[in-house]
Amino acid sequence: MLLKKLYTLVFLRTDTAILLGLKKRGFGCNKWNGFGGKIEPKETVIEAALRELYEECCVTVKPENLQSIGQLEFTFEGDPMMMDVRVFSATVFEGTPIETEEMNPKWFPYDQIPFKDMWLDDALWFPYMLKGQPFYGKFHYQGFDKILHYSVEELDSMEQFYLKHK
Ligand SMILES: COc1nc(N)nc2c1ncn2[C@H]1C[C@H](O)[C@@H](COP(=O)(O)OP(=O)(O)OP(=O)(O)O)O1
Repeated sequence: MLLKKLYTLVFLRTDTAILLGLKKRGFGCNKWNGFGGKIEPKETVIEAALRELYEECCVTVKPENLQSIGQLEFTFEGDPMMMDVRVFSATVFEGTPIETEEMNPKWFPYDQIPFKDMWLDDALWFPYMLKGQPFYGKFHYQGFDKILHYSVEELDSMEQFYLKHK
């Protein structure tokens, strides 16, 4: 039986660049990624996304400015736990990103996203996120450096997707 754990992943964007953080510890250490983490008991997904964003780079976003843009499911060969990652983007935010214990943030122009220093899956779903296309991706890894199989599907909207997948 597959167990499931919920995570958030938030990307701040401007017209010309995307904010990534270099993870300094734990899962995905030394990879560039969005900001996020586990959802605490009694927290909503949105509350968790905003909390993790603030904890990891000291930027605040109002809930109404957080756009749900994708869902990612990651499984790893031999591990019964599925990571269910809710992906968000925001273009309206307050504060200047600063380095924290967990992340070192940096703005990357869209043509300089450092895919070779990111999770392998990112190159496969970023194009959807960058064009604002809602998506649903599933990735099955062997270890952390090989994807055995995957799919990425375009969605009409995240709201409709979550109504069907409650
Ligand atoms: C496997 O592929 C992945 N790709 C991408 N782009 N992001 C991923 C992948 N797997 C997990 N993630 C994301 C999901 C979360 O945003 C983080 C992992 O969260 P973390 O384990 O750091 O959770 P925290 O609650 O912050 O953990 P601690 O405070 O206990 O360190 O990576």
